[in-house]
Amino acid sequence: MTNDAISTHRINVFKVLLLLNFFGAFWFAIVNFNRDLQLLAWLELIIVLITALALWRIRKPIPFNTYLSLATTYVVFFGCFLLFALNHPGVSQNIHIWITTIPLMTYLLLGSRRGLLLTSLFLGLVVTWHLMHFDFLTFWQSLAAVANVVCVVMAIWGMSHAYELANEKAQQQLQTMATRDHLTGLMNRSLLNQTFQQACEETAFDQQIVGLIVADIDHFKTINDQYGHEVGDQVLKAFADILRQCTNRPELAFRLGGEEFCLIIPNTTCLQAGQLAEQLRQNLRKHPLHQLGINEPVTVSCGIATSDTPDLPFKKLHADADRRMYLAKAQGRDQVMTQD
Ligand SMILES: Nc1nc2c(ncn2[C@@H]2O[C@H](COP(=O)(O)OP(=O)(O)OP(=O)(O)O)[C@@H](O)[C@H]2O)c(=O)[nH]1
Repeated sequence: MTNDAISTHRINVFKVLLLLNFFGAFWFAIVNFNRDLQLLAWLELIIVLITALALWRIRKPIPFNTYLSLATTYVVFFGCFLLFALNHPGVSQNIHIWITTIPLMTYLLLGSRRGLLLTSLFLGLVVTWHLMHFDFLTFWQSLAAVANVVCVVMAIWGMSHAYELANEKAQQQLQTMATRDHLTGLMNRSLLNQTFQQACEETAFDQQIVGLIVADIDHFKTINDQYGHEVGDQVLKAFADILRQCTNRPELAFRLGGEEFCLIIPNTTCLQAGQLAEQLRQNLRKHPLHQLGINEPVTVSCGIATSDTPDLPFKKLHADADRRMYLAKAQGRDQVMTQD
């Protein structure tokens, strides 16, 4: 699951909020023109315009970072407008109701971290503003109203925080389940193409090449048949550990399925990719599997392909590496094949 997918529900909330904001600000602009609060009314008309522009901008899917910038700007603008309105003479005390929307808005639109930060900031400013204009008599007369607003704000803040934390944790778990192989903990093939494109972009920037190793454990069926599937699983886990140890970028190591794995190597050379595959092969050979009851070495066959152009489709590179891996099998297994 990508950031874009995670933010889809936030974008939907944002759309609803902008729509309400569009009509609400328009309505308040008319009301405030009638009450001769000219400055406030003009500001509200500007909000109508900005809201319309934002709605137009998000009519099509947008990248996560663009959404984040738009929503943060919106929340900051809303908070500043609220502070301005609080300070504006002639504005009804009912404006305080809007303070209750700040935690809900910041958390629903921006998640727990930004929500906490911006809610603390704006509520801190609102409290400071009230302390600066503190009048004991008014405070005492409106004690019940103050207590209601404070309690409602704190309740909404607390619930928003707890809900967002749980929601983000659940999203994270879903993302892990969708992208990881549950047995080995390596990435599964769902993000293979996307990860490869990112590696290509990094590599193109450094003007180097990107490599791909496809590795398939030899005679794995025999291991299963001879020692049982549980031992087979342990062998798969052991090879996944070897893959992780051979790279400082574990997010680039994948289990493609069964006993087939692959490793994307950005910023490499043909020689380095070959050496890395050779290291994988030797490490598996040397790996102490006797505690699993396996006394002969387990081996792996590797095929390598490299691409010096960022436009090379992943399908082609994968097919090249796969073909070479099968060539390594055909030539006796337990070897690395860098060419056809
Ligand atoms: N233990 C275990 N076995 C699996 C898993 N996934 C696939 N397999 C088994 O892996 C075996 C793959 O066998 P083959 O495709 O014939 O390959 P091989 O025996 O390694 O032969 P070569 O690749 O030609 O060397 C099959 O017996 C599958 O049942 C798994 O998650 N755990």
